[in-house]
Amino acid sequence: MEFQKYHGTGNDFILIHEIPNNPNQLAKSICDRHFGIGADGLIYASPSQIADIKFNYYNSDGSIAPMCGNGMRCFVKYLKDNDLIAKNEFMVETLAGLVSVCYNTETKHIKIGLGQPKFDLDTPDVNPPIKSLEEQSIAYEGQIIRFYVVNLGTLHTIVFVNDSIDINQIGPYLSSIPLFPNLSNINFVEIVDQNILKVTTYERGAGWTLSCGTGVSASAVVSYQLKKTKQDVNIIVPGGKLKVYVQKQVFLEGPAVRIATGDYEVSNEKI
Ligand SMILES: N[C@H](CCC[C@H](N)C(=O)O)C(=O)O
Repeated sequence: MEFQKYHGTGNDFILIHEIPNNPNQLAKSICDRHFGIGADGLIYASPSQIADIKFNYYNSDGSIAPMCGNGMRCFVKYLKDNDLIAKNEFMVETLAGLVSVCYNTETKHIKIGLGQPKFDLDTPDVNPPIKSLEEQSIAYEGQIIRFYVVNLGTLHTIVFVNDSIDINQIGPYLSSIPLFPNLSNINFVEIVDQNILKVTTYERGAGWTLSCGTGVSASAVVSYQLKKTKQDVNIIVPGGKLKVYVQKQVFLEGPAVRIATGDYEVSNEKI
């Protein structure tokens, strides 16, 4: 099976040209970093009735996700690299709704429109429902962890960090508390100044990643809403730098790089 591997600020993905019969299983095997090629997720295109093309995303644990910001940038670069679409601005169908994309031929950066954040969360993903952007808290190891919850493409939890918390323990714990029956992506945010955030993310379905596109965008939205930052912010992640514009809708802009092209031996099961 032909594949191409991309990364967006260190969040890496396998892109395949065909529509797999069992995407959940394929994602688990092809994304395995020892028995497979290795990546945070699997992406493939399919036809759309409502947009130019449809974006399909699966985490490395095989779970499906409605949207992936870094993955969307890599998807656009893949489409352009392989001459699968002529336009540089087009619409993409996702399970989270329509996403506008714009490929800059000069900088090779991609800007995507993530729509508006949802703070009224009465969905199967949040129980009991959260009705607005209000501080949540939970006790953990004698500490109180304070956080906010927002849906921007997918479900995100925002924790403003200080020196006293150990994010390595708290990330996995907070991701799977009863409030999140289907887990949550956990973003640990450091406010550098009104224009710069540092974000580290523990992702549902992938664990710690070097970057989370919808996560940094959700972090920028909550920081702006809480008057901690301006509308347009630079975000430093372990895998690089991204830009988020909090306008009527939220835009994420950044690079996407093809790492490799190859052939995956599908028959290789774990021996
Ligand atoms: N793990 C996420 C999907 C990938 C999000 C992230 N890689 C991004 O760039 O937005 C979820 O299951 O909701």
